[in-house]
Amino acid sequence: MIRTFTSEQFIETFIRSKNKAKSLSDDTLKIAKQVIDQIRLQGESALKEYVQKFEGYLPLNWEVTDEERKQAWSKVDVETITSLQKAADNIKKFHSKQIQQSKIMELTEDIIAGQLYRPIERVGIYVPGGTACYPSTVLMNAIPAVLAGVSEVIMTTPVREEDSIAPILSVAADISGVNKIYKIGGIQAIAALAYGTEQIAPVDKIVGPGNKYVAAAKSLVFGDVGIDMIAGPSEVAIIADETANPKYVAADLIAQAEHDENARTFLLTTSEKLINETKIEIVKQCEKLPRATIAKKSLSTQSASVRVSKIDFAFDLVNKLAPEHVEIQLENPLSYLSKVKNAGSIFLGSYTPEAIGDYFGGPNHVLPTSGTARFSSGLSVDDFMKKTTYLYYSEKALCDAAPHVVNIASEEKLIGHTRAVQVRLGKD
Ligand SMILES: NC(=O)c1ccc[n+]([C@@H]2O[C@H](COP(=O)([O-])OP(=O)(O)OC[C@H]3O[C@@H](n4cnc5c(N)ncnc54)[C@H](O)[C@@H]3O)[C@@H](O)[C@H]2O)c1
Ligand SMILES: N[C@H](CO)Cc1c[nH]c[nH+]1
Ligand SMILES: [Zn+2]
Repeated sequence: MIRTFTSEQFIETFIRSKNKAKSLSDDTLKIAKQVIDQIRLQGESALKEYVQKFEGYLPLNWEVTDEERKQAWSKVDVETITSLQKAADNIKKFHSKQIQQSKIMELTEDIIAGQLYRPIERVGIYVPGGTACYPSTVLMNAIPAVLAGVSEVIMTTPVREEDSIAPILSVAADISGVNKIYKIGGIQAIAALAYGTEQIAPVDKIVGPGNKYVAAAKSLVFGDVGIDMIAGPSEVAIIADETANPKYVAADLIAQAEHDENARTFLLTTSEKLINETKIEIVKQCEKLPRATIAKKSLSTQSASVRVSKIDFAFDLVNKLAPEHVEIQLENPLSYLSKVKNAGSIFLGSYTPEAIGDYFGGPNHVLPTSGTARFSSGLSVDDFMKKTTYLYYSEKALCDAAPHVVNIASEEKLIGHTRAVQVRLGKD
């Protein structure tokens, strides 16, 4: 059962100690490094060995064929396909507003500066496929990549025993515009995407969530390829007062808790009554929950309710926590928006459960966790773009700037730099 903490206990238990803890264990990193090193050195043969070892099964081909992709459509019911298409439309609409244009600035008659905004060429998208199947994650990762203009969007997800992937993942990939799908999961997938093998061409960036092995592998290949973030367990913090409905609050805490035993869910409220009624509701709602064991573990070990004397104190706690999701279940929720300084995504009012954002609303569901919303943001079109600046100086402009460049370069004792300017002005 969710436990009640004082504000101080909450800060100590969920903020200070979390900041001190290392997010990835040495053991997990060691396993990931070993697999990556072998695949990097030996390519295909090591990839096959590790897929067999960790999945207990080797697919006939890495890539899902066009025929398999076509057949997948007949294996998913029409209503679900329609829902995926509607969700994809919303996600496209939202993310298309994020697209930025290249900029050119004529700073003076003799100086032009600018910034080119261009897509990354090849992107790998990891879609988890261990304990659950996430078509929504396909949409959330692939749609912004396609909108950015990425030339090749390559999705990878663990193979299932019948040499296939879940048909709904293939359909979601088609809806989103994914070019290739590989049946590879875990560390092996990240290594193959990062360094390539005889059959798999390497990518420039890898995005997408996954378990601790996937996260460890992404952290190790970072630098050789780009990554989006290291996502930790899911989180929600609900700010509510006595006007909130305990049924809704309980349902939203459970929705997040059912993801993972380590998911973190918090209720921050001015109302003792809401805490008590939410606890009763949680017990009731868990009775009919297929993933009750996971949810109960998360709710009893990683979660908290906190009673604050003023609602502003709840916002202070949220800003210290910087959670993945914040729900504001207060009257006039929009008026509180500016109080949230650190969060991945905010859900306003009693009729905006986080679940609407997970699947359908439009904003991305791949969000910073574990306090990283203090300095980072959810996945967006920008994650698939590079910015390259450029500069043009005429001879006159260089002549005007030369004394300043020479002054600074001389202080840095980089005489080669001063010469690079002076030689053009006949002063060398
Ligand atoms: N933040 C988000 O947007 C979001 C969305 C969907 C899922 N998720 C999270 O992604 C995670 C998915 O995890 P999952 O396990 O279901 O799928 P996964 O695909 O991330 O991991 C499965 C793979 O892990 C590897 N593996 C398993 N045990 C191993 C071991 N002992 N040693 C080495 N490799 C091993 C296997 O290769 C397997 O294919 C969950 O934590 C879920 O909450 C997050
Ligand atoms: N809530 C998850 C991110 O924390 C995303 C998700 C996918 N499917 C359902 N939920
Ligand atoms: Zn979710």
